Amino acid sequence: MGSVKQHSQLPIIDFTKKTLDLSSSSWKSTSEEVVRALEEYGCFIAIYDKVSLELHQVIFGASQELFDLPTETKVLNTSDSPSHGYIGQVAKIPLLEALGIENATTLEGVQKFTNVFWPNGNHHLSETALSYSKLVAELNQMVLRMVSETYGVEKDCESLLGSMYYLLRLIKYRGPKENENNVGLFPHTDQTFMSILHQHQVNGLEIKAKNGEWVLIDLLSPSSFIVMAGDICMAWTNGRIKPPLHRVIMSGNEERYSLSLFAFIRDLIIQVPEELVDDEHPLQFKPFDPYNYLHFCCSVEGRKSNCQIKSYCGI
Ligand SMILES: O=C(O)CCC(=O)C(=O)O
Ligand SMILES: [Fe+2]
Repeated sequence: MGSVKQHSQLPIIDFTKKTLDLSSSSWKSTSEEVVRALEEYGCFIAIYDKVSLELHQVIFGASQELFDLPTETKVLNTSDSPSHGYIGQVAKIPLLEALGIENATTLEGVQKFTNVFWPNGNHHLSETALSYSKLVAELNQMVLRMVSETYGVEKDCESLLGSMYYLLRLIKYRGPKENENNVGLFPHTDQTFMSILHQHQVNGLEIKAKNGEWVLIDLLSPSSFIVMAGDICMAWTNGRIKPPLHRVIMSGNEERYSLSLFAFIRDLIIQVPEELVDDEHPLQFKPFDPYNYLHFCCSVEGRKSNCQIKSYCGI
Protein backbone atom coordinates (compact mmCIF):
# COMPACT_ATOMS: atom_id res chain seq x y z
CA MET A 1 0.00 0.00 0.00
CA GLY A 2 1.37 3.43 -0.88
CA SER A 3 1.64 5.96 1.89
CA VAL A 4 -1.07 8.58 2.03
CA LYS A 5 0.33 12.06 2.06
CA GLN A 6 -0.44 14.08 5.14
CA HIS A 7 -2.28 17.30 4.37
CA SER A 8 -1.41 20.64 5.81
CA GLN A 9 -2.02 21.50 9.42
CA LEU A 10 -0.67 24.97 8.89
CA PRO A 11 -2.36 27.81 10.73
CA ILE A 12 -4.85 29.71 8.58
CA ILE A 13 -4.99 33.42 9.35
CA ASP A 14 -7.83 35.56 8.11
CA PHE A 15 -6.82 38.92 6.66
CA THR A 16 -10.18 39.63 5.05
CA LYS A 17 -13.01 40.91 7.18
CA LYS A 18 -10.96 42.64 9.80
CA THR A 19 -9.96 46.20 9.35
CA LEU A 20 -6.32 45.87 10.02
CA ASP A 21 -5.63 49.33 11.26
CA LEU A 22 -3.05 49.68 13.94
CA SER A 23 -5.46 50.82 16.59
CA SER A 24 -8.01 48.00 16.20
CA SER A 25 -8.08 45.12 18.62
CA SER A 26 -8.03 42.61 15.77
CA TRP A 27 -4.70 44.07 14.62
CA LYS A 28 -3.10 43.03 17.87
CA SER A 29 -4.67 39.58 18.03
CA THR A 30 -3.84 38.89 14.38
CA SER A 31 -0.26 40.05 15.03
CA GLU A 32 0.09 37.54 17.82
CA GLU A 33 -1.31 34.77 15.61
CA VAL A 34 1.15 35.72 12.87
CA VAL A 35 4.18 35.63 15.15
CA ARG A 36 3.09 32.37 16.76
CA ALA A 37 2.65 30.74 13.35
CA LEU A 38 5.97 32.04 12.03
CA GLU A 39 7.87 30.94 15.14
CA GLU A 40 6.25 27.51 15.04
CA TYR A 41 6.16 26.74 11.28
CA GLY A 42 8.05 29.52 9.51
CA CYS A 43 4.93 30.06 7.42
CA PHE A 44 1.14 30.19 7.44
CA ILE A 45 -1.79 30.36 5.09
CA ALA A 46 -3.29 33.82 4.74
CA ILE A 47 -6.82 34.30 3.53
CA TYR A 48 -6.53 37.56 1.66
CA ASP A 49 -9.25 38.73 -0.70
CA LYS A 50 -7.76 42.00 -1.90
CA VAL A 51 -6.62 40.05 -4.95
CA SER A 52 -10.02 39.58 -6.59
CA LEU A 53 -11.04 36.36 -8.26
CA GLU A 54 -10.89 38.25 -11.54
CA LEU A 55 -7.30 39.38 -10.97
CA HIS A 56 -6.38 35.86 -9.93
CA GLN A 57 -7.77 34.50 -13.22
CA VAL A 58 -6.22 37.25 -15.32
CA ILE A 59 -2.71 36.95 -13.87
CA PHE A 60 -2.66 33.17 -14.29
CA GLY A 61 -4.04 33.56 -17.82
CA ALA A 62 -1.22 35.99 -18.58
CA SER A 63 1.32 33.63 -17.06
CA GLN A 64 0.10 30.78 -19.26
CA GLU A 65 0.41 32.97 -22.37
CA LEU A 66 3.94 33.97 -21.42
CA PHE A 67 5.05 30.38 -20.98
CA ASP A 68 3.52 29.54 -24.36
CA LEU A 69 6.06 31.88 -26.00
CA PRO A 70 8.97 30.14 -27.73
CA THR A 71 12.00 29.36 -25.56
CA GLU A 72 14.22 31.69 -27.60
CA THR A 73 11.91 34.53 -26.61
CA LYS A 74 11.66 33.55 -22.93
CA VAL A 75 15.45 33.45 -22.52
CA LEU A 76 15.46 37.20 -23.22
CA ASN A 77 14.18 37.65 -19.64
CA THR A 78 17.62 38.10 -18.08
CA SER A 79 18.87 39.68 -14.87
CA ASP A 80 22.10 40.70 -13.12
CA SER A 81 20.88 39.03 -9.94
CA PRO A 82 21.09 35.26 -9.60
CA SER A 83 17.89 33.35 -10.50
CA HIS A 84 15.92 36.56 -11.04
CA GLY A 85 15.33 35.94 -14.76
CA TYR A 86 14.21 33.03 -16.95
CA ILE A 87 14.89 29.54 -15.63
CA GLY A 88 14.13 26.57 -17.83
CA GLN A 89 15.51 23.45 -19.49
CA VAL A 90 17.63 22.77 -16.41
CA ALA A 91 18.65 19.11 -16.52
CA LYS A 92 18.15 18.46 -12.79
CA ILE A 93 14.72 20.13 -12.62
CA PRO A 94 13.23 19.51 -16.06
CA LEU A 95 9.62 20.10 -15.00
CA LEU A 96 10.21 23.71 -13.94
CA GLU A 97 10.12 26.92 -15.92
CA ALA A 98 10.14 30.37 -14.36
CA LEU A 99 10.10 34.00 -15.47
CA GLY A 100 11.10 36.85 -13.19
CA ILE A 101 9.71 40.38 -13.03
CA GLU A 102 12.17 42.52 -11.10
CA ASN A 103 10.93 45.53 -9.14
CA ALA A 104 7.43 44.24 -9.79
CA THR A 105 5.72 46.80 -7.57
CA THR A 106 6.93 49.64 -9.81
CA LEU A 107 5.66 50.64 -13.24
CA GLU A 108 9.26 50.82 -14.52
CA GLY A 109 9.91 47.26 -13.34
CA VAL A 110 6.90 45.67 -15.01
CA GLN A 111 7.37 47.71 -18.17
CA LYS A 112 11.00 46.66 -18.43
CA PHE A 113 9.79 43.07 -18.32
CA THR A 114 6.95 43.43 -20.82
CA ASN A 115 9.07 45.51 -23.22
CA VAL A 116 11.41 42.54 -23.63
CA PHE A 117 8.59 40.61 -25.26
CA TRP A 118 6.48 43.47 -26.63
CA PRO A 119 8.79 46.35 -27.58
CA ASN A 120 5.76 48.61 -28.07
CA GLY A 121 4.49 47.74 -24.62
CA ASN A 122 1.71 45.50 -23.38
CA HIS A 123 -0.47 47.64 -21.22
CA HIS A 124 -2.74 44.82 -20.12
CA LEU A 125 0.11 42.64 -18.89
CA SER A 126 1.92 45.52 -17.18
CA GLU A 127 -1.23 46.60 -15.37
CA THR A 128 -2.06 43.05 -14.30
CA ALA A 129 1.41 42.26 -12.97
CA LEU A 130 1.66 45.63 -11.25
CA SER A 131 -1.72 45.42 -9.51
CA TYR A 132 -1.12 41.87 -8.39
CA SER A 133 2.36 42.62 -7.04
CA LYS A 134 1.26 45.76 -5.19
CA LEU A 135 -1.65 44.02 -3.50
CA VAL A 136 0.43 41.04 -2.41
CA ALA A 137 3.26 43.34 -1.29
CA GLU A 138 0.71 45.06 0.96
CA LEU A 139 0.13 41.75 2.69
CA ASN A 140 3.87 41.35 3.13
CA GLN A 141 4.16 44.85 4.59
CA MET A 142 1.32 44.19 6.97
CA VAL A 143 2.97 40.99 8.18
CA LEU A 144 6.31 42.74 8.68
CA ARG A 145 4.63 45.51 10.68
CA MET A 146 2.91 42.93 12.84
CA VAL A 147 6.12 41.03 13.51
CA SER A 148 8.03 44.24 14.28
CA GLU A 149 5.41 45.53 16.69
CA THR A 150 5.08 42.22 18.48
CA TYR A 151 8.85 42.11 18.96
CA GLY A 152 8.99 45.80 19.91
CA VAL A 153 11.34 46.68 17.05
CA GLU A 154 9.15 49.07 15.03
CA LYS A 155 12.09 51.34 14.27
CA ASP A 156 13.73 48.56 12.23
CA CYS A 157 10.56 48.01 10.29
CA GLU A 158 10.66 51.37 8.55
CA SER A 159 14.23 50.96 7.31
CA LEU A 160 13.52 47.39 6.17
CA LEU A 161 10.42 48.50 4.27
CA GLY A 162 12.34 51.39 2.75
CA SER A 163 14.99 49.03 1.37
CA MET A 164 12.66 46.29 0.20
CA TYR A 165 12.22 45.42 -3.44
CA TYR A 166 10.09 42.72 -4.97
CA LEU A 167 10.62 40.03 -7.56
CA LEU A 168 7.50 38.43 -8.97
CA ARG A 169 8.35 34.97 -10.18
CA LEU A 170 5.89 33.28 -12.53
CA ILE A 171 6.32 29.52 -12.41
CA LYS A 172 5.09 26.63 -14.52
CA TYR A 173 5.64 22.95 -13.80
CA ARG A 174 4.75 20.35 -16.38
CA GLY A 175 3.76 16.83 -15.40
CA PRO A 176 6.51 14.23 -15.46
CA LYS A 177 6.83 11.91 -18.46
CA GLU A 178 6.90 8.19 -17.95
CA ASN A 179 9.95 7.15 -15.91
CA GLU A 180 10.77 10.78 -15.20
CA ASN A 181 11.31 12.04 -11.65
CA ASN A 182 8.30 13.92 -10.25
CA VAL A 183 10.31 16.57 -8.37
CA GLY A 184 9.30 20.05 -9.51
CA LEU A 185 11.64 21.85 -7.17
CA PHE A 186 14.17 20.36 -4.74
CA PRO A 187 13.98 21.10 -1.00
CA HIS A 188 15.22 24.58 -0.20
CA THR A 189 14.61 27.62 1.94
CA ASP A 190 14.11 30.97 0.24
CA GLN A 191 16.96 33.48 0.23
CA THR A 192 14.42 36.24 0.70
CA PHE A 193 13.26 38.25 3.65
CA MET A 194 9.75 36.95 3.08
CA SER A 195 8.00 35.13 0.21
CA ILE A 196 4.32 35.03 -0.59
CA LEU A 197 3.26 32.07 -2.69
CA HIS A 198 0.07 31.58 -4.65
CA GLN A 199 -1.12 28.89 -7.02
CA HIS A 200 -3.70 28.09 -9.65
CA GLN A 201 -5.79 24.99 -8.95
CA VAL A 202 -3.10 22.31 -8.82
CA ASN A 203 -1.43 21.43 -5.51
CA GLY A 204 2.17 20.33 -5.23
CA LEU A 205 3.91 22.50 -2.64
CA GLU A 206 5.16 20.55 0.36
CA ILE A 207 6.68 21.75 3.61
CA LYS A 208 8.89 19.71 5.90
CA ALA A 209 7.26 19.49 9.30
CA LYS A 210 9.19 19.36 12.56
CA ASN A 211 8.63 15.61 12.77
CA GLY A 212 10.51 15.27 9.47
CA GLU A 213 7.45 14.45 7.37
CA TRP A 214 6.66 16.23 4.14
CA VAL A 215 3.25 17.84 4.35
CA LEU A 216 1.26 18.75 1.25
CA ILE A 217 -0.15 22.25 1.33
CA ASP A 218 -3.76 22.36 0.23
CA LEU A 219 -4.24 25.77 -1.35
CA LEU A 220 -7.27 25.37 -3.51
CA SER A 221 -9.02 28.64 -2.73
CA PRO A 222 -8.06 31.57 -4.96
CA SER A 223 -7.86 33.79 -1.89
CA SER A 224 -5.29 31.57 -0.13
CA PHE A 225 -1.67 32.67 -0.01
CA ILE A 226 1.29 31.13 1.77
CA VAL A 227 3.31 33.64 3.71
CA MET A 228 6.75 32.17 4.24
CA ALA A 229 9.81 33.47 6.05
CA GLY A 230 13.10 33.49 4.18
CA ASP A 231 16.71 33.22 5.35
CA ILE A 232 17.10 36.97 5.87
CA CYS A 233 14.18 37.01 8.27
CA MET A 234 15.82 34.28 10.32
CA ALA A 235 18.99 36.34 10.71
CA TRP A 236 17.11 39.55 11.49
CA THR A 237 14.99 37.85 14.19
CA ASN A 238 18.09 36.25 15.71
CA GLY A 239 16.79 32.78 14.86
CA ARG A 240 13.31 33.19 16.36
CA ILE A 241 11.67 32.69 12.97
CA LYS A 242 13.15 29.91 10.85
CA PRO A 243 12.46 29.55 7.14
CA PRO A 244 10.70 26.28 6.34
CA LEU A 245 12.25 23.73 4.03
CA HIS A 246 9.90 23.30 1.08
CA ARG A 247 9.75 21.52 -2.27
CA VAL A 248 7.36 20.88 -5.13
CA ILE A 249 6.25 17.38 -6.12
CA MET A 250 4.09 16.85 -9.18
CA SER A 251 1.66 14.05 -8.54
CA GLY A 252 -0.34 14.07 -11.75
CA ASN A 253 0.01 15.12 -15.33
CA GLU A 254 -1.78 18.41 -15.07
CA GLU A 255 0.42 21.48 -15.43
CA ARG A 256 0.85 23.56 -12.31
CA TYR A 257 1.10 27.35 -12.35
CA SER A 258 2.26 29.26 -9.30
CA LEU A 259 3.47 32.73 -8.38
CA SER A 260 6.06 33.75 -5.80
CA LEU A 261 6.33 37.34 -4.68
CA PHE A 262 9.79 37.57 -3.17
CA ALA A 263 10.69 40.43 -0.83
CA PHE A 264 14.42 41.17 -0.96
CA ILE A 265 16.46 43.89 0.73
CA ARG A 266 19.05 46.06 -0.96
CA ASP A 267 21.39 48.82 0.21
CA LEU A 268 20.90 48.07 3.88
CA ILE A 269 23.07 46.20 6.35
CA ILE A 270 20.92 43.80 8.33
CA GLN A 271 21.70 43.71 12.00
CA VAL A 272 19.90 41.83 14.77
CA PRO A 273 18.00 44.44 16.83
CA GLU A 274 19.38 44.62 20.37
CA GLU A 275 15.86 43.99 21.72
CA LEU A 276 16.11 40.47 20.29
CA VAL A 277 19.33 39.58 22.08
CA ASP A 278 19.23 38.36 25.69
CA ASP A 279 20.50 35.51 27.86
CA GLU A 280 18.01 33.11 26.36
CA HIS A 281 18.76 34.32 22.83
CA PRO A 282 22.48 35.07 22.49
CA LEU A 283 23.46 36.87 19.31
CA GLN A 284 23.54 34.35 16.43
CA PHE A 285 24.25 36.52 13.38
CA LYS A 286 26.78 39.18 12.43
CA PRO A 287 25.67 42.27 10.50
CA PHE A 288 25.54 41.42 6.80
CA ASP A 289 24.58 42.69 3.37
CA PRO A 290 21.50 40.75 2.19
CA TYR A 291 22.17 41.51 -1.47
CA ASN A 292 25.69 40.07 -1.31
CA TYR A 293 24.16 37.06 0.41
CA LEU A 294 22.34 36.19 -2.84
CA HIS A 295 25.68 36.05 -4.62
CA PHE A 296 27.23 34.00 -1.83
CA CYS A 297 24.42 31.43 -2.19
CA CYS A 298 25.34 30.68 -5.78
CA SER A 299 29.10 30.65 -5.18
CA VAL A 300 31.01 27.37 -4.87
CA GLU A 301 31.25 27.81 -1.10
CA GLY A 302 27.58 28.74 -0.76
CA ARG A 303 26.42 25.76 -2.78
CA LYS A 304 28.32 23.38 -0.51
CA SER A 305 26.72 24.71 2.67
CA ASN A 306 23.73 23.00 4.25
CA CYS A 307 22.66 26.20 5.99
CA GLN A 308 23.71 29.09 3.81
CA ILE A 309 22.67 31.93 6.09
CA LYS A 310 24.62 30.47 9.01
CA SER A 311 27.66 29.90 6.81
CA TYR A 312 27.42 33.46 5.54
CA CYS A 313 26.91 35.45 8.71
CA GLY A 314 26.37 33.03 11.60
CA ILE A 315 28.31 33.44 14.85
O1 LIG B 1 5.74 26.70 -6.83
C1 LIG B 1 5.65 26.83 -5.60
O2 LIG B 1 4.58 26.67 -5.02
C2 LIG B 1 6.86 27.13 -4.77
C3 LIG B 1 7.92 27.91 -5.49
C4 LIG B 1 9.14 28.14 -4.66
O3 LIG B 1 9.35 27.55 -3.65
C5 LIG B 1 10.13 29.14 -5.10
O4 LIG B 1 9.98 29.74 -6.17
O5 LIG B 1 11.10 29.37 -4.34
FE1 LIG C 1 10.89 28.53 -2.47
